[in-house]
Amino acid sequence: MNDILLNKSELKNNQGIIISGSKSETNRLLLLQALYPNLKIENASNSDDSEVMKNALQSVGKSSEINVYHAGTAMRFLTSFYAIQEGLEVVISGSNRMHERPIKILVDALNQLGSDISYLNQEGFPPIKIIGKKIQGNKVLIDANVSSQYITSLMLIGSSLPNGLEIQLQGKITSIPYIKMTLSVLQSLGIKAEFENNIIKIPHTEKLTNDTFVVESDWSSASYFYSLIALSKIDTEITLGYFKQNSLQGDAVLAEIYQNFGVQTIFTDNKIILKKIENPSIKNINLNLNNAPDIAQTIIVTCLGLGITCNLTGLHTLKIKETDRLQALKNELEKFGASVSISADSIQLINSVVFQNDPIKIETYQDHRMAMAFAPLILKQSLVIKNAEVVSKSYPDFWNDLKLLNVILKY
Ligand SMILES: O=C(O)C1=C[C@@H](OP(=O)(O)O)[C@@H](O)[C@H](O)C1
Ligand SMILES: C=C(OP(=O)(O)O)C(=O)O
Repeated sequence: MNDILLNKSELKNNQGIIISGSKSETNRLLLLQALYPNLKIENASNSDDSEVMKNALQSVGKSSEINVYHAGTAMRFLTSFYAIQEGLEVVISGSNRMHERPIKILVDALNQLGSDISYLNQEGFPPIKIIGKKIQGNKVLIDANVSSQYITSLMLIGSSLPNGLEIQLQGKITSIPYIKMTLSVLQSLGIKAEFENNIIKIPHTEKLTNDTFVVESDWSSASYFYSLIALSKIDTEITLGYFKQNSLQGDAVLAEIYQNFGVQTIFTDNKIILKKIENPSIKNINLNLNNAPDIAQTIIVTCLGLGITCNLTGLHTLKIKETDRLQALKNELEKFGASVSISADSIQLINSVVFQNDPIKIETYQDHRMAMAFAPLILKQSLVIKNAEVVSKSYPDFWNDLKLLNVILKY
């Protein structure tokens, strides 16, 4: 597919965009399904990251090498899974970027419990070699400030360990809604997990009492439609399925955040209607996005489009995601004439910009969210999105769904 030219467009109302299941919920459930084969998953994600996870789990015992490409959750969740596969030996590797994404905190925690995991290249980073063993340990201390995925990874195997698992979190907990999502998924399947005062307790559980899970659609994917509506004319509306008001996904906070940008969310049976109801009166917004790091890119681009300055904080994890997202955002936002300053955990959009006639080229840095976060600016000016196929990491149908809204794309 490579580059896509997007001509400046005006959005057409649409009542039927169906986003596939949350990749976060799906990848948790796929792992649990490998441990509890009766589990049935409905509305699973069609993302590459979930395909990677599914394929890796289907090749257990058949292949001694697993490549997870760019999928952070697959890398982290499979590490714990393989650590408890007695008698199996496996190497997990990924893309070049994956080999720069740290995993030491998780490996140390698992080895503390009795696992046998070692590094093949650089200490602390994939690729890793795992020799599966029976783990007898049932208490572990882990640093919670770098990635919640390490904690989820441990939580997902906890109920399969002979003595269950008690995880004590130390330091400031990052991306906490993802830990709560894991907790809720476990509880809803009948695993009596608890999370109180920085301690997570997961009892050994033989059998799930509820064995069907319906995955809600992906709120992070919905964020791009929030941005499109925020940048549209008053009364423009889009209906998205399948979403609910009591979501397990922290990114559902979008409904609240986008009120600041004149977007109303109406919850119907199992869908949401996003409607532009007014032009925002605010000129500046400050948000701490520690609980919702994946929507930072969407929000700052919306602010650029609306001429609102912003200061987004709580974002230290952005530097170790698919790319250094803070640097990537600064590079691309400045192409529009904005001034942007970044620190180790924040990004500030300082001025508004004047849109131009010539298309601006957006580099995507092998990061799906760079491509999708910038796309809504086509309501302001033409764009070229480089390596547009990156979107398939989380949302393979993204460009097709944009076409449903009257956006004109040329490959
Ligand atoms: O558990 C999950 O499904 C995720 C947790 C978050 O990662 P961090 O905890 O590393 O911030 C998030 O950014 C990622 O997209 C998905
Ligand atoms: C950070 C992300 O994914 P992961 O860490 O699972 O690669 C993401 O989807 O934005």
